[in-house]
Amino acid sequence: MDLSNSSPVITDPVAINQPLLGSLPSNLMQYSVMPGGYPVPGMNVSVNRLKIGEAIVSGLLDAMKSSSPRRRLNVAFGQGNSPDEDPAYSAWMAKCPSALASFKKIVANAQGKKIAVFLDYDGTLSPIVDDPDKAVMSPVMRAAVRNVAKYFPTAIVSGRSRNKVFEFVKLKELYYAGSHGMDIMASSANYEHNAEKVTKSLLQAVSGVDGATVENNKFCVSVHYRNVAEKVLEVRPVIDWDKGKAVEFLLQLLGLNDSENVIPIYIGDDRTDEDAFKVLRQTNCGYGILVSQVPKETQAFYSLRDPSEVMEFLNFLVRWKKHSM
Ligand SMILES: O=P(O)(O)OC[C@H]1O[C@H](O[C@H]2O[C@H](CO)[C@@H](O)[C@H](O)[C@H]2O)[C@H](O)[C@@H](O)[C@@H]1O
Repeated sequence: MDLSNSSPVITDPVAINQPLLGSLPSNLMQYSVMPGGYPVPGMNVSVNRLKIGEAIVSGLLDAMKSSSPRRRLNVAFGQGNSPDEDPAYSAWMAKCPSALASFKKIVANAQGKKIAVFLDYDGTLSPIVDDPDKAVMSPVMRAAVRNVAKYFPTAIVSGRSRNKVFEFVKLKELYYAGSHGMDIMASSANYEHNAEKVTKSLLQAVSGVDGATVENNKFCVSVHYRNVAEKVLEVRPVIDWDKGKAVEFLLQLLGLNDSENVIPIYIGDDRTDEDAFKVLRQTNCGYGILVSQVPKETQAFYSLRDPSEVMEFLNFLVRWKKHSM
């Protein structure tokens, strides 16, 4: 589903744990369920449409099967071949090296800078399993993410609903962007802290303007210039939205949009994560790390093979940070 033209708006910026950004526009929710149980956009009752629908469903299923990581693993490496023995894999690793093997280089570039960590959920923090409701995160992975969040601002950016991904991760100290980043939440403590920072800098900015006042509304900050002109300035995102935009938004929200001094690291495994990799590559800021066991066209700079390597990388980051403090 291409959501690139969607425009969520702020619906309820006040309540704690409610979306800062709103939900999917209704025109993107027009799905009906085909006989057989597959949801297909715009397909329903007439016979011709049914046949077209079946063809599309079958095409989608073929496409899904052929792009399945499991199938690609078999196709790419054949039986009994390990990835390391495969020339295509070696060529890919030269283009998109292991983030573990390149760890020293990554942290050397991060010296004196602030690292921000962005983590996709499925396939990154939890292994891909058949039943989406069983894609649980292991306790050791949760501990690794908890530790990372002690030292670096850390966000989960998932295609799942924000509530659902929170149910899996269960760490209140993180930031969460659900529905591919269209639904963003941070703990109230984080918001309050950042709202305070924003309030402070806005107060400085308007200090020379007679009649202008700044109001900290906890989740947003208003600049009142009623006594300067007859309005309140309210700024909110107009959204052409994807995970890349979500990362940019979170960096800004956290006051980490200083590309000279901040290194965002985004780890993800699927096509939707490419939007985030692309943003980091295009802004020449930070690193995208693709989780994949097979060669893939990617905008990421580095790769990790699976969630266990992701965990190792997160543990490396924590160890490095502790030693460099
Ligand atoms: O952005 P993500 O956190 O990676 O979420 C993307 C989708 O992940 C889930 O589906 C995938 O993982 C399932 C559990 O391992 C697996 O059964 C499914 O085949 C994968 O596509 C989730 O169910 C989706 O809602 C997310 O959009």
